[in-house]
Amino acid sequence: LDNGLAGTPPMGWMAWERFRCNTDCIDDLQNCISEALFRDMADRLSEDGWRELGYEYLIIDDCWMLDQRDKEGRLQPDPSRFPGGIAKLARYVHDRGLKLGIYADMGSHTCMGFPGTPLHKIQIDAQTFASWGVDYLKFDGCYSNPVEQMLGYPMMSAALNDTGRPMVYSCSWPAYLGGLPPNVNYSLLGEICHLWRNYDDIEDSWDSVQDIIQWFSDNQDDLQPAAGPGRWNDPDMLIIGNFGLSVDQARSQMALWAVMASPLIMSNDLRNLDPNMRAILQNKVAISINQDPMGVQGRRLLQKKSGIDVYWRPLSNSCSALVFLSRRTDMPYLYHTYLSKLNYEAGSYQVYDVFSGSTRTGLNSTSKFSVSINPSGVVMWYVSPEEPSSQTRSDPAPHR
Ligand SMILES: OC[C@@H]1[C@H](O)[C@H](O)[C@@H](O)CN1C(=S)Nc1ccc(F)cc1
Repeated sequence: LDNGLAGTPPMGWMAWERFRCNTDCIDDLQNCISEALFRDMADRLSEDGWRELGYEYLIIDDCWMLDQRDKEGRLQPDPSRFPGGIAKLARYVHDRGLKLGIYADMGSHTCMGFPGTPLHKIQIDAQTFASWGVDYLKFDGCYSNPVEQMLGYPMMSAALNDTGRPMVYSCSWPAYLGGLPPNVNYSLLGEICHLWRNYDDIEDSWDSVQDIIQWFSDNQDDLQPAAGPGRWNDPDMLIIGNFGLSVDQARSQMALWAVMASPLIMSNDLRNLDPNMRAILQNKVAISINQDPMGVQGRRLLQKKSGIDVYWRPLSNSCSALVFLSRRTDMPYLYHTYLSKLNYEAGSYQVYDVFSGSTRTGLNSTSKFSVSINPSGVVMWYVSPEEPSSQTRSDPAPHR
């Protein structure tokens, strides 16, 4: 959606994967969906360097609402869990240089059974969110049918625009239609939404991350061309820092989300983050690859029988990102190749290893190299040509 927002993939934090629909603020005050939780995360984002790295959207997910609309027919937060109301929380967030996101559902109810936004409530809900100072809407698709969705998602886009408040619009629509053409029209999506969920919900496991990577790669011919500034595929939240991933697997999610130009929306407890996991999420080169201004989504180049997959993303200034991913589960694998085998133009290159921080200069496109990749891990390179670059390009022609 070209309204000046989300020129690069949105970055931030979202409650759902880590905190789910925990509404028990009596016995679990630290982890229940409440204004206190979001104030805590706003404090962490603004005090621990996250905002400066680009993590700016703090996004409320399902389960924030009271189970009834108010007497004017407006959605309202649960008053025991959000006693100050959403507008006050938005001010708290804005005062810390951050932006606030909220969740609603195109349908009779949200996925967890709270009040939904049926077609005749789209206008009033958009106005309510704008009046609260909300900057981002995640619009889910539970409890609606394809016809209502076909009407509702464009209607909400227009309603948000009519408020006059710029808001990022995240659509779950394609995920409810199987994510692929002909049921999904990606050029229409690109006109009405800034980002969209294409596939199943992420869970806190390497299996889930691998399944998502597999689906996005197997379907890249349909998905990759759909992405660009203001229009992003959304493979779901970063689960780095929770319980299901090793450090290698966490690097793999960060590397693949960087190459796929995915939103970098964490769902974890920023109040209690393992330093190795924080280092991965705050890796400046991985973030800059993800946020490259050209906004060209990367692709899987190769799938080796050895279980090594190679991904490539064109970047500004004739640079590129290369990711070697090991789907093996047994042991580190020594992968031998050379850049012209990966479709690089003849010449010499500088290579920066994103997670080790080491640099290698003068790598000629015909000189063999080996990389050792840990099981379910990655090696990620930022590659820059050493001689002055020619035109930047992102087609299948040889890369720079
Ligand atoms: O309730 C909200 C929750 C999160 O927002 C996810 O990101 C959305 O994709 C939807 N969602 C959930 S749990 N959806 C859902 C997941 C599985 C299921 F059997 C029925 C509904």
